[in-house]
Amino acid sequence: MYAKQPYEQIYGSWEPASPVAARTAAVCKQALRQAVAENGQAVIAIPGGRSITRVLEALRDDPEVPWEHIHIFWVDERWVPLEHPDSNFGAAWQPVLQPLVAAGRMHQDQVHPFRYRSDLPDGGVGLYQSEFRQYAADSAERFDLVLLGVGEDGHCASLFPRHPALAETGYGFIAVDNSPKPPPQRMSASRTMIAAARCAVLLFFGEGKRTALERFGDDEVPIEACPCKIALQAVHTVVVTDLG
Ligand SMILES: O=C(O)[C@H](O)[C@@H](O)[C@H](O)[C@H](O)COP(=O)(O)O
Repeated sequence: MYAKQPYEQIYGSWEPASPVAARTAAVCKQALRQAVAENGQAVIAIPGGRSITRVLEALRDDPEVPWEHIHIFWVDERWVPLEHPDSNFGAAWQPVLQPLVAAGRMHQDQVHPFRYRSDLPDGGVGLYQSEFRQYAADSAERFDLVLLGVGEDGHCASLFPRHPALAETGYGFIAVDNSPKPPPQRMSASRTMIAAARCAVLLFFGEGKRTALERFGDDEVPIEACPCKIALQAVHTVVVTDLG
């Protein structure tokens, strides 16, 4: 059984350098620094969507983030080429990761996109798992920090309410078919992989996420109906929201 701990909630209107942005950056830095102190590196997993960009931009602009020791993986990705406009990689690469690489704050080898392989039955998910193992070996093969944008329906990563992918309890990256959010084919970290994270940060920004936030905080709602509750099993869970 997982030792469930209360989660920290960071509340406020998000503006660059606002208190909520500063506290969120501080939480992320603490998780990353702790991993670097213990393992010499930190493994962070990020999703797609709009919410994540503001957090990544805050971390990009923070001189105290140890980017030189961070390996970045994707907690979920759409089965599209890296240069496709729907790519979760592209959404983070252009505004955040490319500038960090260009500034010499991290090396391109530290960025680990999921590469969709149309020639492989699993789309390349197995290869991604192998790549992750190689870099996460020193940190018990788990995410030191996972950032999760939450959808209106309570999904996180590509784990959607009452979707068969939620029943895949093996540890690792999985293929997801028939995603209700387009595109239909994706890869995602499994629920056990997200649950094992040392620190999980959930983002609920905007009125459209109010129901999801309420359901997240409702003990009566099961994970199957609100998958972002998986993050409650992480060692440290943090909710960031502008919803009062
Ligand atoms: O590929 C994706 O679509 C994402 O990884 C997805 O899980 C996203 O993070 C949430 O839907 C939140 O999206 P927003 O931040 O845009 O609300």
